[in-house]
Amino acid sequence: MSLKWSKTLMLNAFSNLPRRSTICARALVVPAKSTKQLSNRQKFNQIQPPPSVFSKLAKLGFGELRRTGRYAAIRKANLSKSNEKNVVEPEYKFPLLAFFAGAKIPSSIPPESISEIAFVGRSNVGKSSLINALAQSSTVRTSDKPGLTQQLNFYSVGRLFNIVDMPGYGFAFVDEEQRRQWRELMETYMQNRSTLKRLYVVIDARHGLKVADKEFLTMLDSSKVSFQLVLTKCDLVILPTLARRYMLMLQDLRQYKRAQKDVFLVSSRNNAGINHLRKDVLRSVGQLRSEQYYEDKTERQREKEQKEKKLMSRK
Ligand SMILES: Nc1nc2c(ncn2[C@@H]2O[C@H](COP(=O)(O)OP(=O)(O)OP(=O)(O)O)[C@@H](O)[C@H]2O)c(=O)[nH]1
Ligand SMILES: [Mg+2]
Repeated sequence: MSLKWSKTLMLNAFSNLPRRSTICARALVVPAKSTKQLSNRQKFNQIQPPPSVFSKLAKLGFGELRRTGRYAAIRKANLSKSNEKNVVEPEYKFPLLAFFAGAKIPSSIPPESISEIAFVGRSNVGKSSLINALAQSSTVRTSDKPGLTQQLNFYSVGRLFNIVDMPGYGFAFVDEEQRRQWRELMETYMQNRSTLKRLYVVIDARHGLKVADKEFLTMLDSSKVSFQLVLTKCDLVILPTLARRYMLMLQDLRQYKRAQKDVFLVSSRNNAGINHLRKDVLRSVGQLRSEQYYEDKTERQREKEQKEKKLMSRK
């Protein structure tokens, strides 16, 4: 298909946007007839994310669509003023992160104690950076070379709960024996840890689900381990591509029984979406108070600020 033709298709697609659309994976499916001879990239470019997806991305802090006529309908629908970044950050702040154990073999995994969450994903996808972003720390070591984290690293979060950083899967850079050992270590941990409250599978937003990811998710499904997908490095993807990637992930998720139904979108670089994920972590480990608490508190804070302003203006 020529570039010109695909552009025309997109134009038509956006001008016919539904008025009120939900984030539904089915919305992305282009009729079978038209997709017959299309490459994967062409199919991807034909995905038509509804305005609600762009609105969600804007709220998370990934920016808004450029002011061109093509996206007029989407901008019009994107009326929401609220922004995820406006949520009172200190409420969800994690206590200090401290490393307390590392396990290279199953027998050195520390005994179960308080609730835990764990991060897993392909090598170099950004697991360790994500933990640092969540905890606003630089405790966890990161690298631009794959394969830095080579054991299960246990971090205590103010003794409220633990975070576990795992080695990457895919393991193209290590030998077969090492690969087998890491797989055994990770599977033993994930399948037997009763204190593991949430397993976050981290995916690079530039690539989406790769073969190694699909194999890993299938293994989780057959081992009856629930998981939550997180798309990271979202700052490296332009907005329309990110919206399409999100839609495609929602569709892919439908084949896994143990997957949580939504996907988190984050960037450890600019912190977009991090607060949203922080809330999910706190909720999973039973450390998040009711929504009411935060709403009331925000309201009280606003009133206090207004009173202070009034007092200042009188002076
Ligand atoms: N732009 C951008 N870069 C990121 C982001 N997250 C991580 N990176 C970079 O990606 C590289 C890998 O990050 P790590 O956090 O070490 O990745 P990892 O998944 O822990 O890697 P292994 O421990 O080797 O499995 C580093 O150079 C990070 O700076 C992100 O959200 N945006
Ligand atoms: Mg790492």
